[in-house]
Amino acid sequence: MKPAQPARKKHHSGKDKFRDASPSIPGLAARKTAARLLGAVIDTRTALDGMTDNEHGHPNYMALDMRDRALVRAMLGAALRHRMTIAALLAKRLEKPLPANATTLSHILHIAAAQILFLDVPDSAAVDLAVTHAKSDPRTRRFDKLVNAVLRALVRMRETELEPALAATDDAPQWFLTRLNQAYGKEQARAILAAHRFEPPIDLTVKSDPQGWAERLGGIVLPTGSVRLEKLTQAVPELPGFEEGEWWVQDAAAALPARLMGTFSGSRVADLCAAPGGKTAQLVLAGAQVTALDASQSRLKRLARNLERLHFQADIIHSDLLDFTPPDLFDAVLLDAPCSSTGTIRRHPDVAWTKTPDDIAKLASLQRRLLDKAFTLIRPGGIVLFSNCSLDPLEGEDLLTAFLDETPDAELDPIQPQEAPGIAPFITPQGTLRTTPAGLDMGSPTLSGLDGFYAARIRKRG
Ligand SMILES: C[S@@+](CC[C@H](N)C(=O)[O-])C[C@H]1O[C@@H](n2cnc3c(N)ncnc32)[C@H](O)[C@@H]1O
Repeated sequence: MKPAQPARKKHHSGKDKFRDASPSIPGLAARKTAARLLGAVIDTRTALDGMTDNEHGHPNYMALDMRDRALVRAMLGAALRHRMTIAALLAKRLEKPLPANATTLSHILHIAAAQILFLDVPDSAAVDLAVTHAKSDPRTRRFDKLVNAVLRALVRMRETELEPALAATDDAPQWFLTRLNQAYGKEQARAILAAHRFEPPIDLTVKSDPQGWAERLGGIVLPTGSVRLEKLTQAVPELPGFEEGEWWVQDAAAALPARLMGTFSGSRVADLCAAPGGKTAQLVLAGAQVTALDASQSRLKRLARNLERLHFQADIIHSDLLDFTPPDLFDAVLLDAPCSSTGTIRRHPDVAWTKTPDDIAKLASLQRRLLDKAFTLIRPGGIVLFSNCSLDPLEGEDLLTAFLDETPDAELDPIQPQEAPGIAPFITPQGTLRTTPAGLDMGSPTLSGLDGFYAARIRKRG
């Protein structure tokens, strides 16, 4: 089956919808920055989040105005989401492959191709600025004619060759494709990769009245109870209800693990990898007395700000979980462990390019140590809810199996379909929870999907 396709570039005769910031050649600084950051992702596996942070981002990014920053993010998003398709189409127009050390040239071509094929940017701007960029850099100067010829050919072939190329290409690096195929089978792996081609919608967890908030914000209520907005028409803090603390942004899948802990009346619950606090907020809302712990001071500051806006209270503790010794045992703990984040590739399309199988193995081993520690913090009869946003069984299914095999007083507490609305499709035969971006079909690709998450509820025998 042909995968659903992302929105295609519209024919464009008007002005670039992104205002140009460079005083000398408008738009050039944004293109140069995008090519540079693409190089950092591909060549040195640098995560995009940090480089495009509005307070501490890459200096070239920080030098741009907000509209050019948005353009840079859009170019990078399209270039990474469709990297293999772009590479396949460029290869068709190159007489021979680029030499392996021509990385700068490759990044210039990829950023221009992303604009030509997927963004609402005039073709002439994309091509001319790429040629000017190539000419301005001693490493690429001699390739200016090649850049011009290849990109103009790409413009001409777009109508006929883009759709077939998308259908024929898996937009993922080989290591990731191999692991997805192994874990989910080819058909499901392709569906996941197809979902990765779309920017995800925005999901909100509301304190109450999801239907009312969906109507006010122009969204829909998902079967799981989250409110979904197809896209943002204004910045999140300007939306009704944000300032009043009526809701918080949280992917529909990320909202599921805390719901599997049930409701509490004053139970002592710890959120052991808590920041920035989406799940802490859910636990407070469910009536728990919450201890929120995290090893990152800066992320805890965000958690504190988020809880304050929501008018929620929790005991906030800055500590490495492995060093944490509470005075009393908890009734329940949530361990939303640090992971490879391969379940969030829709919103972080750099992840498949910055992570390696080695990273996954290392993170799985850290998670196991954190889970062992978390299990020591609960009373007999208490529960550990283990979750993460990885698609990889090494960080989920395999880790749980080994933990249960090696921990005699631990038993799986199987999740039941009636425990929370909308979860039935995600419950595995074993009684754990597994979501992938290919799940939650809401009728159109831009309204569908959810992050990849794994969750298991483990009980300490009493
Ligand atoms: C996936 S994020 C948690 C997201 C959070 N649960 C939420 O829903 O908003 C993982 C968190 O684990 C924290 N972390 C990583 N290693 C840790 C450790 N050894 N001890 C405590 N926290 C740790 C990170 O700082 C990060 O905030």
